[in-house]
Amino acid sequence: MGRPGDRELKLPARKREYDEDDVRVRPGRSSRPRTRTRPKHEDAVGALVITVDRGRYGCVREDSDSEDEIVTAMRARELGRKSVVVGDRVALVGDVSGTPGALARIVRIAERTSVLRRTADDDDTTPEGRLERVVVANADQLVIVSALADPPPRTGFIDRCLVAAYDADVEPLLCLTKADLAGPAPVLDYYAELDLPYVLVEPDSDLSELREHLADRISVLVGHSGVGKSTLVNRLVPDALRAVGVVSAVGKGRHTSTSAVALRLPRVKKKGDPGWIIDTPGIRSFGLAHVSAESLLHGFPDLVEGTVDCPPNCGHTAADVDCTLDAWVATGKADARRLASYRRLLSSRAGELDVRDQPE
Ligand SMILES: Nc1nc2c(ncn2[C@@H]2O[C@H](COP(=O)(O)OP(=O)(O)OP(=O)(O)O)[C@@H](O)[C@H]2O)c(=O)[nH]1
Ligand SMILES: [Zn+2]
Repeated sequence: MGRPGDRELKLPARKREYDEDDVRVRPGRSSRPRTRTRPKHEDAVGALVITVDRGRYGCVREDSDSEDEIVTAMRARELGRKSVVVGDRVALVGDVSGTPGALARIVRIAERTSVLRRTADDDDTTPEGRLERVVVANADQLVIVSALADPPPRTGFIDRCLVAAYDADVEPLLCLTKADLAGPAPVLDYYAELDLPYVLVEPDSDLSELREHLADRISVLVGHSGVGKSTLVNRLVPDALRAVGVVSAVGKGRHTSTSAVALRLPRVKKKGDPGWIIDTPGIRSFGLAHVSAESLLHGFPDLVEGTVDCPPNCGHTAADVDCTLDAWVATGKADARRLASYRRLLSSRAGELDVRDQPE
């Protein structure tokens, strides 16, 4: 079994906190009693959060030898209102044994290397529901799963995911499924300017190329209903159902309220860490309200050059009459569908609230 994922799971080294033992105190100068201040929870163990379900967090210890030993934890009061999401690296105290009924406490959350926010459309009837909440932390890669047919590829969706990936500093990977039904040329042609890595998947196809992309890192899978994402997850992690079964037992009920779940990829080669995938059932796409018009452009490198002569602070929308993007496209420098997609994303952000605008 070994210890796959160990490398990924390492928490950043804890900063040494100085206490009075580090200072030579000249005796006799003060009558003030010395208090020993020690770093809190020195004995805490590092873990990766793999499920979140109604206030209960399924964690895998970084020192775990077992593939499926899940420690259930709750937040310690000292965390305040900080959210804990799938992918978070946390410090656990209390009963970290993982035996049934045991409950640990999360006392620290490591600084996140990346965050992905869900689209704020789950509940747009309340200001709270319109907030873009962080759903996944510390992902290294976003795997955008799109079918080549049945359902047809939706480049608008892929574009949105690309922008989210570039904004979060997460590497995108295009995973084109149902390659047995249609060829990838139209999609690849649309992204010709982007140098976008991709893999093709069809039933019984060899997944080793995809596994190589997934090795040694944490990848988030996102895709529309029907594109074959569940099929793919079950092929990548043949015992995913069992893993999720364990999780529901932990959550004591339905698993459907969980918005993301991390699954350890099986070890297929002797060497190296096969990595983790985070499946995101129920997450339709990622929120972009916090992304500026200029940053949105990072998902459209083929349009960037077309904006250099725009007036200062140009919003690049169709309503910005002096925007030079229209001319850029009209003269054939970029695909009109790309500009249309960029502008759809620009306008889709209107009405979404940036979670960071909200008082904590
Ligand atoms: N032809 C073909 N069909 C596939 C392929 N992958 C999956 N399917 C079929 O596509 C349908 C949808 O697959 P799912 O894996 O359920 O799709 P999903 O993306 O998980 O969709 P939801 O479960 O609705 O989220 C199923 O009938 C699969 O058998 C493929 O590579 N080629
Ligand atoms: Zn412009």
